[in-house]
Amino acid sequence: MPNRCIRPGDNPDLTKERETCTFDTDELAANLYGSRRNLERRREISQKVSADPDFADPIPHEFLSREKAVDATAKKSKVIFQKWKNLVKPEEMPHLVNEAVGIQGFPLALHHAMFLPSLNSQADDDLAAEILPRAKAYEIIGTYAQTEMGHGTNLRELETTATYDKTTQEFVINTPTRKAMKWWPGNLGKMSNYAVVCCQLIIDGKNLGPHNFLVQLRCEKTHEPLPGITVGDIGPKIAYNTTDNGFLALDNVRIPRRQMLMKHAKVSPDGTYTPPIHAKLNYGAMVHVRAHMIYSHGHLLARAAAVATRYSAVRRQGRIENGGPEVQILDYQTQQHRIFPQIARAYAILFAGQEVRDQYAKTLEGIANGQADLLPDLHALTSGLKSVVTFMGGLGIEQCRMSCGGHGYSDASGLPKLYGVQIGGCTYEGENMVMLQQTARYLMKGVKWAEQGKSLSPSIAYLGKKSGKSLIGLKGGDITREHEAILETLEHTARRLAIDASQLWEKRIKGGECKERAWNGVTVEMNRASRVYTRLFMARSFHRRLLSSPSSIRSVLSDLFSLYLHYECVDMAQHLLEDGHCNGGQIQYLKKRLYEDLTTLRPNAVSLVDSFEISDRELNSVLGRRDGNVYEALFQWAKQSELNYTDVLPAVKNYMMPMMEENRSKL
Ligand SMILES: CCCCCCCCCC/C=C\CCC/C=C/C(=O)SCCNC(=O)CCNC(=O)[C@H](O)C(C)(C)COP(=O)(O)OP(=O)(O)OC[C@H]1O[C@@H](n2cnc3c(N)ncnc32)[C@H](O)[C@@H]1OP(=O)(O)O
Ligand SMILES: Cc1cc2nc3c(=O)[nH]c(=O)nc-3n(C[C@H](O)[C@H](O)[C@H](O)COP(=O)(O)OP(=O)(O)OC[C@H]3O[C@@H](n4cnc5c(N)ncnc54)[C@H](O)[C@@H]3O)c2cc1C
Repeated sequence: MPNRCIRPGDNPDLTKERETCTFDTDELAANLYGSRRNLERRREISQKVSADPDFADPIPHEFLSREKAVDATAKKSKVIFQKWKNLVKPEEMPHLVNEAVGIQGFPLALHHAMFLPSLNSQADDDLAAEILPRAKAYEIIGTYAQTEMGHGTNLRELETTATYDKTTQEFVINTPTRKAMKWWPGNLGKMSNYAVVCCQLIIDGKNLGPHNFLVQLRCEKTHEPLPGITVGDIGPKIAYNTTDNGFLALDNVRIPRRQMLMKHAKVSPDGTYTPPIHAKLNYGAMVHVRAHMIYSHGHLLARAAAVATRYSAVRRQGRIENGGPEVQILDYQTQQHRIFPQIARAYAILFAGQEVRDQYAKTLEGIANGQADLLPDLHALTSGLKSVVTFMGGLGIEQCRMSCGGHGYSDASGLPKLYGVQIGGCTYEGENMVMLQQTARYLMKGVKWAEQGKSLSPSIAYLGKKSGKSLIGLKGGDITREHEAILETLEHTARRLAIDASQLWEKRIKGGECKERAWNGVTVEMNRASRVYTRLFMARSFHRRLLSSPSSIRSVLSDLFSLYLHYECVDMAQHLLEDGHCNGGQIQYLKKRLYEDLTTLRPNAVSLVDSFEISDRELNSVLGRRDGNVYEALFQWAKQSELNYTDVLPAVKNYMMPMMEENRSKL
């Protein structure tokens, strides 16, 4: 079957891998990206970016100082948002940005990820009409400033205030303490001249909770901070170092009343407050990012899996049989066990990410028509997915890094940077442990609704079903039936964990604890229930994708799905065994099936990552390059290190040579 990545001059091991492919890599890629046309556009954009001299990198970013890297990123961003702006559709922008500037952030990241979405969904018509055209035309750059030095998670305790002054019809925005400084917002430090700032709304001395306000931070002509504004960069981080995450203090800065984002909650000129149709509509920008980050995190894991798989096909080290040739490290079972589940999980996350984006769009439509009834389900799902996917992705990328041995530790592999970027997601948009509790709150309601026989939304319909005995390993050789048996077992486990957590909580309450303290005593179990609910959703979403896939890729997707299910079940074996739903024999069966899956997938491993359709430029990895010619490329990469600009470094001349000389003269 055709693997379209084969080219003359490629590493012969990689070519051989591609020749064993049993499916059409373009078919799978087209399915992943939605259509043939989308796939072609993706390629077109990759090719055009590579050919555009404005995007050329004289030396890789890895060798630049932070300031120079920020500079290079800003320069390319200007090209994207001027020259390229009308050449791509909005949905193609993330790919263009990844290709052209990479993954460590760029001056307009938060403008797109949160500033525009906040204004779109929360500004009233007047403010939107004034500011949105300017923001969309990049006349101004904005960000989303919510987190403070002292509070990020607990929004109710943010300290920045917006106090309404009826006499002037203005809000007075103030940072009352050092720890009330906004701290962390991306692109706040140096790039943005506006921000949506989250403040406690105070009217007549009454605190009405966190609300969003549009605040100008810098002069539009000089870009100097406006009076009353202290703003800057918070310094280097694990990753995202081309992003100017910033700090901000506001000293009684006055803004007109209409700069409150008043589509949902409103303050009239006389100070009358009208609440929104749903209390948490002010939190909409966070739901927006959570709904979109699932897919982009799937892509980060896909890149790591592509690097590790291709490199493992060209790296030869050690022998499996005495006297045999040195083998490709991809032939080691441990290597396959490290990497193949990451390929499967990357596909699973990408599929789930696409579903949740659609669900988000439907929820927004409802809100626009005055109905927020889909929001609780979406909030629970995005909170769970955000947490599970970022954690899974981080572990997966780290597995991929270690699977590349020493070279995985080098920036040349691209993996350290991927890891740094990925794990940021465990923290931003709500720390994972906290967001899993949001999911658990919804599950606890679901458990009650199920007991009362109420109707349940599709994502928690399993809470209302009855469990039979687990049929894992008992349904014969039919793979379709095996998939169903495993999904039913996962449903049982997700239901059982939610009910157990609910009972533990109730027991503590009956024992005399208040609801909240009792909750804190069962949060580990609550979060477990949330994770399994989320992992069930991911498995179901993968299954839906398999069932709707064309016959040309059904077989390889089915193999991948089998591996996915077997791996997830073995990983969650404790939960499957805990209540006796599965027995030890069934876990052994799942392990046996998993090892068989590794062998089944082996001939298609390289082709499965080729179907992620990530260009060399986007992958930015010497180890993961499509042609597999890694050794020469590694040497060429290292030669660019600034330490190699001279043969004898000043550091050696000034300190090491004199030290050696002094020591020699003592002899
Ligand atoms: C050109 C295009 C290119 C585009 C490219 C873009 C590239 C972008 C790359 C960007 C990369 C990185 C960007 C990183 C950006 C990061 C940004 C941030 O981190 S912003 C700050 C995020 N902060 C948080 O997430 C804070 C977390 N905390 C909270 O959300 C809340 O405090 C919470 C939810 C934990 C608690 O809130 P609160 O105390 O107010 O509520 P309760 O817990 O009491 O809940 C009451 C009730 O409300 C429900 N609820 C809560 N939140 C929501 C919500 N958002 N929506 C709906 N419902 C919500 C909750 O479940 C309860 O329900 P109940 O029925 O009563 O149980
Ligand atoms: C890369 C990056 C980009 C960011 N970008 C932005 C941005 O653009 N705009 C913005 O406003 N913010 C941004 N942030 C900030 C980010 O949203 C917060 O850091 C995040 O929400 C976590 O809040 P925190 O820092 O207060 O953590 P904390 O809440 O202090 O967490 C510390 C520990 O306490 C635990 N904890 C806290 N509360 C609870 C609880 N109720 N139950 C159990 N455990 C709890 C957490 O689980 C964690 O283990 C960014 C952060 C990062 C890392």
